[in-house]
Amino acid sequence: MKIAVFPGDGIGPEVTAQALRVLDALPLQVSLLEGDVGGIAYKRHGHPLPDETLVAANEADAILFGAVGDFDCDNLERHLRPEQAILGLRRELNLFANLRPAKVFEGLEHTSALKPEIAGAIDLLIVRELNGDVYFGEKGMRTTDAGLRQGYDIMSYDESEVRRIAVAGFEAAQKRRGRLCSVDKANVLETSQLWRDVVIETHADFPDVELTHMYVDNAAMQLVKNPGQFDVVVTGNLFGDILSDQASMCVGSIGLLASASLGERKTDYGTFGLYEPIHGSAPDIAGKGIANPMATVLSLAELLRHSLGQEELAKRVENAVAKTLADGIRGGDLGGDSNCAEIGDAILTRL
Ligand SMILES: NC(=O)C1=CN([C@@H]2O[C@H](COP(=O)(O)OP(=O)(O)OC[C@H]3O[C@@H](n4cnc5c(N)ncnc54)[C@H](O)[C@@H]3O)[C@@H](O)[C@H]2O)C=CC1
Ligand SMILES: CC(C)CC(=O)C(=O)O
Ligand SMILES: [Mg+2]
Repeated sequence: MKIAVFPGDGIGPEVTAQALRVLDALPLQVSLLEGDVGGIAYKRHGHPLPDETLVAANEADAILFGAVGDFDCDNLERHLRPEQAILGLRRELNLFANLRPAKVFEGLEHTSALKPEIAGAIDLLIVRELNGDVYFGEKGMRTTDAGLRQGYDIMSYDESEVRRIAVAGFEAAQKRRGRLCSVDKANVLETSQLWRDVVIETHADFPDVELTHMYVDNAAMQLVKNPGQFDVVVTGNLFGDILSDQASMCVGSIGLLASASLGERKTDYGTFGLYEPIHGSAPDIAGKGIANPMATVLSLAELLRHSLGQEELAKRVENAVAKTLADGIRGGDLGGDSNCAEIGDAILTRL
C-alpha cells in the first residue's frame, strides 16, 4: 500500500505530521511517497504542482493532503499560485466527488455556534462536485467599452458532469438515511436549471431515495435554522465549498471537518482518492503549533476506509478522536488549551 503525502503550506505540515503519527501507530504496512505542493513547491521548484509530485500522486493508492496557500504568492500569475496545486490534483486525477461529512461529536453541542439542541441533531454529508463549475471555467480580465476593468469567470456544467455527481449523491443517500437534497440556484442560473433537470432524471434510477431541491440561499439559512433536516446534500463546486465551511461552524470548528475526494479509478484495496481537511493553510496561526489536527486525522480515517479497504481501522481512528473530545481535550478553536502535538498525543493514547 502506497500513500502519497503532500503537507503543503502554513498549518498543512503541522496537522499532517499528527495524522502520520496516527498512521504509524496502526498495524498496517504502508510506504510513504512525499511531495511538495503549493507555495513551498513554487519556492523550491518554480511550480505549485511539480511533475515529480504528480508522478508520486499517480503511483500511490491514496493521497494525504495538508493545505496550500501562502500570502507571499498571492501576486503571482494565477497559474503559479499555491491553490493551483489542489485544483490541479483534483482535475488531473479526475477526483470529481468530494465527500464532506459533518456530525456533532458527543460533548461538543455547547461549542457549536448554534444552540445545543439545534447543533445536537447535525449528521449530514455534503457531496460537492469538484471538477467543474466556475472554478474551472474560462476566466480573465478585460476592459469594457467604457474603459473599465472587468473580471470574468464562466460558470458551466455539462449533463455528464451533473449526472455522475448526482449518482454519487444518490448512492451516498442509499448508504445513509435515504434522503438527498439537491442545492442549486435554478431560479436564476441556467447552469443550475440543467443541474436540477439532470438530478431529477437521475432520480429515476434511485426510486428508494427521497429527493428534494433547495435554492442555495435558503440552504445557507436552513443550515443554521434546522441543520438536522439534512441527510445528504449534493451541490456544485462553489456552493459546496461555501456551505461546507458554514457546516463546520455548526459542528463547532473548521478544524474538525474531513474530506474525501474520489473518482472512478480503483486500486487493489478500494477507490483511489485524495484526503484533506476542509480548511486551508491558516496563515494567522501557522508556525504556532496550535492548529487542530483532528480534521486531518479524520481525513486519514476516510483514506483508510475508501482507498485502503480498512473499515475497522477507520472506525478505530474516528473513535479515538471522539474519545479525545469526550474527555474534554480541545484546541483553541474549540475553546480549549491543547496544542497540535498534545491533541495528537491524546488521540494516540486512545487509539
Ligand atoms: N484545500 C486547500 O488547500 C485550501 C486552501 N485555502 C487557502 O488557505 C489560505 C488561508 O485561507 P482562509 O480563507 O484564511 O481559510 P482557512 O481555512 O485557512 O482559515 C480560516 C480560519 O480558520 C482557522 N483555522 C483553519 N483551520 C484550522 C485548524 N485546523 N485549527 C484551528 N483553526 C483553524 C484559521 O486560523 C482562520 O482563522 C488561503 O491562501 C486560501 O486560498 C483555503 C481553503 C482550502
Ligand atoms: C482553495 C480552494 C481551491 C478550494 C477550497 O476552498 C476548498 O476546496 O475548500
Ligand atoms: Mg473551502
